[in-house]
Amino acid sequence: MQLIDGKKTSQAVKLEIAEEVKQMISAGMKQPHLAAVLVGNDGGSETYVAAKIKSCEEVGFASSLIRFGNDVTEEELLSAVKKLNEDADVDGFIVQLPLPKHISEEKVTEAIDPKKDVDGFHPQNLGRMITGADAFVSATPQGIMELLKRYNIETKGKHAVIIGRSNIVGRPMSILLSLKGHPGDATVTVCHSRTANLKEICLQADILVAALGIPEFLKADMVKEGAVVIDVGTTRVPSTETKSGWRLKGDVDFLNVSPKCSFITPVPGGVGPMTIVSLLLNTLKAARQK
Ligand SMILES: Nc1nc2c(c(=O)[nH]1)N[C@@H](CN(C=O)c1ccc(C(=O)N[C@@H](CCC(=O)O)C(=O)O)cc1)CN2
Repeated sequence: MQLIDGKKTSQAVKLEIAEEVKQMISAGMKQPHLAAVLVGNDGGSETYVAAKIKSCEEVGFASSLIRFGNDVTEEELLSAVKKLNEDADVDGFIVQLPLPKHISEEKVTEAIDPKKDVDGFHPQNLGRMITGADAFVSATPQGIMELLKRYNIETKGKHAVIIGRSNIVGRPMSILLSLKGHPGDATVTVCHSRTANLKEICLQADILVAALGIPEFLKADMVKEGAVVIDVGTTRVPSTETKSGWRLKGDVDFLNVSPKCSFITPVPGGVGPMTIVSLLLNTLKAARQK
């Protein structure tokens, strides 16, 4: 079994980005600028946005953070999005999800200028990605594709099973793996909460992507010997063993599944760090396109 080290890979990608930024600046271009909108004080969202801002500093990007309380109205948030769309200094921006229940994530996502949508969540980017056209691809699926590429994992002709059909991970992941090229050319099955015979389908998978958000859902008896397992889950579960009172759990029962795998991503240190570098790559692309 080989561990897919997302932390190490993300460091390598960050060095590549930092080098590109230096070249852009010496060619007279301005620093790429990523803005993040954070609503409320959800612990996970705070952590992820802080990590995004810190990563911007590491690679030489400018960054800005726009914060709102949980009581922000949809109108106020849409107006902030409009301002960012019009701000010539901002190359790309994200609105951290999830948003409070009284705000429509769909409306907010659709209000973002697709050219600045470095999360790749806008329907225009999703649509372009489906056709294989140039688009901003959402960060987590893009990060997984980068891991498959850098670890030389064969996907052509393989059966990939994705558990989860979210717009930000499961669905785009299924498209990317089925597109022509490497990594791609896979035969893909998307499973979800209504799938019958889930275990039997998982047992046929050469590549298994668990992205359903249920800690340790994927058990050893659902995994074929030699499969590649990608764990997208990052659920905070209560723990008496940590100072914070919680620990991170993936969607895979890592202890029992890993001995059966050819490759597996850990949690933490697998897909998560690649999500952040993919966002940086999209921001670099947005800055270049401008
Ligand atoms: N606007 C967005 N919102 C959300 C996205 C997104 O891509 N754009 N994805 C997730 C959260 N997310 C990024 O925002 C994210 C999740 C996990 C990690 C990560 O690095 N995880 C680490 C562990 C970090 C920890 O200790 O908690 C790991 O897995 O090693 C980064 C980003 C939902 N919202």
